[in-house]
Amino acid sequence: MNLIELQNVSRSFSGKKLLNDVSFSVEKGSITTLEGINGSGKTLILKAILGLIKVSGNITVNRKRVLVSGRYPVQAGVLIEKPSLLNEFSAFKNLQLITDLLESSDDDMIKELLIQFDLPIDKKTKVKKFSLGMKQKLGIAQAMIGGCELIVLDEPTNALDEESIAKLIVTIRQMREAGSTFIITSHDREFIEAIATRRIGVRDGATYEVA
Ligand SMILES: Nc1ncnc2c1ncn2[C@@H]1O[C@H](COP(=O)(O)OP(=O)(O)OP(=O)(O)O)[C@@H](O)[C@H]1O
Repeated sequence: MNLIELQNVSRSFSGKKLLNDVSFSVEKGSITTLEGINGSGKTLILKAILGLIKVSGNITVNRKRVLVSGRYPVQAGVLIEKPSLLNEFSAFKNLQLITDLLESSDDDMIKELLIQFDLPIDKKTKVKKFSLGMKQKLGIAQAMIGGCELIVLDEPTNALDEESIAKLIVTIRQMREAGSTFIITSHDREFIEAIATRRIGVRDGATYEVA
């Protein structure tokens, strides 16, 4: 069963086709990866799927049409470009703000995820003291904490060391087992090969299947 369907999705800017007739579907419970060179259109596809930009064509999530002005059809955990963190708060508090919003407050789950990503679990260390990689891991944790039906990660391995990438792979697999569907962009071939259940290539705003 498909969670997401894109049909003939296009977007132009100043006469240039940034997305060119993109059609593919994302199966429920899959880990779909998007790969391609800088500027090929990977992030725009994620933004289109999330209803963050206007496109022509049709996008449905859970069989409901995605509209920029509408309510998003499912709960989604998202990391696109840079993580949005509150620097004056701890990692714990940053995650708690999200679970409160999702009405799924579970402090044990927050602790578990922080431990899994080797991040401080205390409520005193402020995020402003974190390294780049620690901030990136907290951004990923923000997208994952609610165990949402859809989890979208844009270049999650950026700034991560090998050990952190290995832990990320384990966490993604666990969450997939628990029912989440993932769409992930990455330049990291080893990472893609380790996690993808389906690989989609992006070139000049168009998509193709990667064998
Ligand atoms: N808001 C915008 N207005 C105009 N052009 C845009 C906008 N956002 C992105 N683009 C252009 O669309 C193209 C695709 O951008 P996108 O961010 O999707 O690339 P990407 O594949 O994610 O690249 P990277 O690997 O560098 O993250 C690029 O040529 C970019 O300059």
